[in-house]
Amino acid sequence: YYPWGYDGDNGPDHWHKNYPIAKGRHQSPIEINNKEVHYDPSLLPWFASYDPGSAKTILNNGKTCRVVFDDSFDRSVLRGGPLPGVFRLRQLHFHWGSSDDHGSEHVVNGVRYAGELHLLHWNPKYSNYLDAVRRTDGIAVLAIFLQVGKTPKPEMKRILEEINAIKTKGKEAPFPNFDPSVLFPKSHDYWTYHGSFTTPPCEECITWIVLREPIIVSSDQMAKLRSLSKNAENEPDLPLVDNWRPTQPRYFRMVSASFL
Ligand SMILES: CCN[C@H]1CN(CCOCC)S(=O)(=O)c2sc(S(N)(=O)=O)cc21
Ligand SMILES: [Zn+2]
Repeated sequence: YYPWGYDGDNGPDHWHKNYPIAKGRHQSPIEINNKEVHYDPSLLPWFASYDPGSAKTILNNGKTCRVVFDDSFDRSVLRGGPLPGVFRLRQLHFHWGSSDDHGSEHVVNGVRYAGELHLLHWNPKYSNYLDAVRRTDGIAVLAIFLQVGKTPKPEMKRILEEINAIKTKGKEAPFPNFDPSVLFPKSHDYWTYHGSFTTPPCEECITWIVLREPIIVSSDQMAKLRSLSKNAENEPDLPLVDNWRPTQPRYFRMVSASFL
């Protein structure tokens, strides 16, 4: 088992040695630049229908803070937009920096945000999630930028209050009754393109839906995320920060916009 990471000799430039697809032609994240984006008037609006009862636990896996949902049936789903049907919500997680001026994975017209929230969904036309991961239309990730500002979104508090219970790698806590759509920004405008996981195994199975409007978080809330540790309880403290992959070449991919 190859312990990939984000720094030094197990960082993003080395992932390809154990995950060759990391040097593929459909990798994520990417730079989204207005002059290269193509407005597609045929793109439909997307809709999330999430059941708060499907939220189960929140955990620190040493790489991010993740909330896991019951995806044993079409209980919490994302549909519309570029998607060919309903996709089941499986988990959400975050990427963030060591300071407020960077931390997002996608970069918009040169702008890096303080962080990025990913909601991962899989296509139930495949028998299970692991099968979906091997298909080009298997996974859909809704990405929402975190921007530091004065009037933070109160709904972020619920997640950040749990951080104290999952300080170190492997810690997990119950996280019942949560509908992540409370975190969504007002506008549903999005960019969409075909890409990959931004971490190993870097499979190119993701329809990315990147929201144009960031959600506002406070600097204290970002500091809360940075208070997580990537080590286990009885190991020396290693801050869990900068868990973002640099942008990858776009090659011949079209980035479509749902808005003019
Ligand atoms: C830390 C490992 N992160 C991975 C783990 N999984 C993928 C592997 O699945 C089993 C084959 S995942 O589906 O949970 C997932 S989604 C994203 S991202 N940043 O692209 O939204 C990364 C990852
Ligand atoms: Zn992610």
